[in-house]
Amino acid sequence: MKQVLLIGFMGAGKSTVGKMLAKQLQVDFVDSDEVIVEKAGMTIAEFFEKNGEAAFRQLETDTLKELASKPGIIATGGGIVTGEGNREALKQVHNVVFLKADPLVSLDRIMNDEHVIRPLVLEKSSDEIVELFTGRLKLYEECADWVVDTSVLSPQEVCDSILNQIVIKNS
Ligand SMILES: Nc1ncnc2c1ncn2[C@@H]1O[C@H](COP(=O)(O)OP(=O)(O)OP(=O)(O)O)[C@@H](O)[C@H]1O
Ligand SMILES: O=C(O)C1=C[C@@H](O)[C@@H](O)[C@H](O)C1
Ligand SMILES: [Mg+2]
Repeated sequence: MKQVLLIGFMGAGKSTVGKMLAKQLQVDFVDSDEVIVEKAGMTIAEFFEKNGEAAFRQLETDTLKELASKPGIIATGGGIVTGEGNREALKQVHNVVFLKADPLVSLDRIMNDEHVIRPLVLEKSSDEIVELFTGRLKLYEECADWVVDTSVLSPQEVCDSILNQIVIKNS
């Protein structure tokens, strides 16, 4: 197993599970959102406020290009699949895991996460969040090699599910 790349909606657990998985496998972990924060020298919410979403998507695409061939565990941002070129790049990567969660479960997790402000969630109703998720669902599915539904699993259980799948794939 050279790399595992995690995709999925905000709050699905990509960053949380990615870190755990890397620790358990003793491989490198990189989170495209964190790389963007470092490059931009500001939080994602500040970046959206200052430069808008289109500029964020460009930076995200550039970052994916840099990270896609990196060995280890890669967590992506929730909107990575919205770019057609990004989807083409993701299809070249082995072991793309779609962490899927019920959008209302995701919303609940996001609301209880005081560490990160997600600009696309601010001022959106729960119906609008469900709509955003529904619009993206087929894009995540299109890019994924396999899916783990995280709605009722703990982060450790999600991690174990991915580890089991890696063992199956490599046997
Ligand atoms: N399986 C889970 N069960 C319960 N809570 C979870 C689970 N996975 C993640 N969380 C919690 O949900 C919040 C968001 O998780 P995380 O940041 O990992 O999501 P993400 O998929 O990386 O989202 P984003 O796309 O915004 O980066 C965190 O507070 C995290 O602790
Ligand atoms: O779903 C999205 O579009 C986003 C998800 C986050 O990971 C960040 O990349 C940013 O807040 C946008
Ligand atoms: Mg994340």
